[in-house]
Amino acid sequence: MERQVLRLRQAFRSGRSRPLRFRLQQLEALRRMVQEREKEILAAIAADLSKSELNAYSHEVITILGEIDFMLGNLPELASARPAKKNLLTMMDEAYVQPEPLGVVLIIGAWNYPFVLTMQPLVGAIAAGNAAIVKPSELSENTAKILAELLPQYLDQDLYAIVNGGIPETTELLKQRFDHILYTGNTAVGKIVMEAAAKHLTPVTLELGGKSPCYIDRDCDLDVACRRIAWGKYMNCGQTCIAPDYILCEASLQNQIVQKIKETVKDFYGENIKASPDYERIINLRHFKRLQSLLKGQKIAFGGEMDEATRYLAPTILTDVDPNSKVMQEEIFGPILPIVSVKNVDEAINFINDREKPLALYVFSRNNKLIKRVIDETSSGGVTGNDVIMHFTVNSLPFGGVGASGMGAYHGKYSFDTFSHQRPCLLKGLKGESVNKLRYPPNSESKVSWAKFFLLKQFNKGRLGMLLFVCLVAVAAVIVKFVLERA
Ligand SMILES: NC(=O)c1ccc[n+]([C@@H]2O[C@H](COP(=O)([O-])OP(=O)(O)OC[C@H]3O[C@@H](n4cnc5c(N)ncnc54)[C@H](O)[C@@H]3O)[C@@H](O)[C@H]2O)c1
Ligand SMILES: CCCCCCC=O
Repeated sequence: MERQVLRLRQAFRSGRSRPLRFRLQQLEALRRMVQEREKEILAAIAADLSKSELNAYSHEVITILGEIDFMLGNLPELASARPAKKNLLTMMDEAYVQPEPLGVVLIIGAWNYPFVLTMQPLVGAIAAGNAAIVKPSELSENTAKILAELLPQYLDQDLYAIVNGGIPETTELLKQRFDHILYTGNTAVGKIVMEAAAKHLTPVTLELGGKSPCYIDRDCDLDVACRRIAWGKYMNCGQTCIAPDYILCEASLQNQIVQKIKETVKDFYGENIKASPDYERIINLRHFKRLQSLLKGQKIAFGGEMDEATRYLAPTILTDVDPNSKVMQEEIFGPILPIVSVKNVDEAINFINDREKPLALYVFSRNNKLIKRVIDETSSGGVTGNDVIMHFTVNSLPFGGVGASGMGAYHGKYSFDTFSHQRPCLLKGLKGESVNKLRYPPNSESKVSWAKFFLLKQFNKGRLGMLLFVCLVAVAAVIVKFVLERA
């Protein structure tokens, strides 16, 4: 592991990953990989998640192609230096912010969207000019294997590497020194990653999970709301970090919601859900049993059927759920949708604020003011009003958590920023010492008042006087510069 990181670090030090042309060429190569090897990639995702290849394409591949296109189109601007505002003391100098790559970064992915959660950060890492090690989840082993096979065929092998393995390999990897770690997965492991990173003072982006609430207001088109919620809850069999975890609504809406979601499920997956190519399975037996245990003692208003042999768990709705029950204590990450009654929006807001800050928050209402109020009075990683999941798909929005749901963000420009250092650069000439005397010892009252004027724009002769003085200084500075340059 140590040698592998060293190899990447040496390649990074060579400066090869920095030129814009190289980054664009690597991103184009990645796009070629996705396009030319689409069938193998789709087959791997499909095998890992019991998913149709059509769904594998629309849940994962399309996102990566969109992200690469965004970077190819915007990288020249993102990577270029941005001029910075100057003060009176530096008005003759050059001040700019130059994004620079961080170095060797580590990307640790989760199994539930194994292609997106490794390749989307990689696009950002390449775009920002870094070397990168990608550690896919061992639970999505087919995707992990295909990535290890394909990436070296398309990308620079000394700069980008895949490391496969489970806890022992990741533990070993985390002992190495990286310049940034982007980890996606559960909160408990997030803490392990952060602790390991702290030993090297490595900054982290933690893309974690949590219980994402979904409030449905009385003043709402319930048909539309329930269709959208059912889509976001049951896609990938509920194994989506930003799936609506539970519904909050007034008790009187509960039965209508159950009925409408039930109808939607029939529209989406047919009478025989098990036979639908659009309905996935639970990733493994451990998670299947965990979900099974969440149903104990609950009122199942819809669904609940399961088959351990195939890890099938039907789209399920629980009603009159006690907020203290187990299903309300942990992220569900499966196709179980509890409904918890609240009296009104105030109670919903309190309910949300009494718990850890969620990764996503959803509010359905015809009343935009109410939606804005819920946003203003709560906190979450992201929000979609009158829909679910969709904020993830807009790459001009940063994607990430807050509090227990994570730290940092990525997607589009935000990925570039996450994997860059915004380096402030001030380039001065060697002339102008007469002005610089102001900051050299010995200090004096008069130097301090000049400094106040130059830096704080504080001048004690009124506004007009100050304006006049600024103009005079500017003219004087131009003259001094002209004279000094000709001297
Ligand atoms: N915020 C997001 O973008 C996002 C996306 C997907 C999933 N998630 C969250 O992730 C969770 C599901 O993922 P998971 O954690 O089951 O995925 P997982 O089991 O695939 O683990 C994630 C990664 O952590 C590594 N890992 C596991 N145990 C480790 C250990 N002890 N030390 C070091 N590394 C270790 C794994 O090898 C894997 O690469 C859910 O909470 C979900 O909400 C968040
Ligand atoms: C439509 C793709 C959603 C991906 C969400 C990633 C988190 O699990």
